[in-house]
Amino acid sequence: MIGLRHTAPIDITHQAQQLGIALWDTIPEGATHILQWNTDRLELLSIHDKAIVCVDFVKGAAAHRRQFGGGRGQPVAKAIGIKGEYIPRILDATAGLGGDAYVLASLGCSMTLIERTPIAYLLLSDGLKRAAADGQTAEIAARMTLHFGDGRAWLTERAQGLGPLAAQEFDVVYLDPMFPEPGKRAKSKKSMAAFQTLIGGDEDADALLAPARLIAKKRIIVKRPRLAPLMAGARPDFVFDGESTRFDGYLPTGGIQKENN
Ligand SMILES: C[S@@+](CC[C@H](N)C(=O)[O-])C[C@H]1O[C@@H](n2cnc3c(N)ncnc32)[C@H](O)[C@@H]1O
Repeated sequence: MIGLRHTAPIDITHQAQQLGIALWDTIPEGATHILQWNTDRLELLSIHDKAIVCVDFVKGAAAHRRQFGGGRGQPVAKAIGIKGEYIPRILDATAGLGGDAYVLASLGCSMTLIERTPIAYLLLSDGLKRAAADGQTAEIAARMTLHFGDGRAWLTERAQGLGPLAAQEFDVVYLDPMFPEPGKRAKSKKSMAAFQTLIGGDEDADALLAPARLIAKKRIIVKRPRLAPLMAGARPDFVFDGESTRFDGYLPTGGIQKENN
């Protein structure tokens, strides 16, 4: 059971209410997680092990990665196919806490993000607001647009030329759903493991691939734990292997443009 502590700023409280998140003055019995405002940020506290998750693109790991992260040489950038003047427009249909999207936006990609879990959406939108207000990260945050919704529905509508993304073109669709079996997920910190448990496995993830292949102009990239089975059992057209992660690449079936990156 999860709720927002009633001390958060009014805009966040309002957003949380619209997303159906409970508002708590006192923490009820049986609560497992609390969303709470801490000085200048929204964070998720796991009551059981006190692990905290928040999205911070300005300091800490994100700042380090911005400075020393390996630029276009890092596996996610290679998989996406950033090369020379070509900087793709990307639809990330499983945004999560926006880590991958931020890396790609910091390499110049324009990122449209969709997240369906209210908690992840709230944490990410709070992180993006702080990034937009900081001189070091404002330009990167300006390349990231977050929407609340179901990626499959948005992709399907877009494939029919309908919905909120009807007027947008995407070179790449990026998919990184939560892998259902915890034992096979990539290793993560205690705080992230608590977050993953809260979100659960995305059992319906296979359904994202077909509509993604209809709308991407160049490629679809699916991030998986290295030994995980293929999404929807579909054999990729190319693969980038990392240490614990694999990026499976698929070509579009929309028949609009051929792969050339
Ligand atoms: C493994 S996380 C993504 C992590 C992200 N790539 C990052 O770097 O932070 C998977 C996220 O995808 C979201 N998700 C899964 N299926 C989705 C769907 N059909 N529509 C929108 N979001 C979805 C889950 O709620 C979860 O937050």
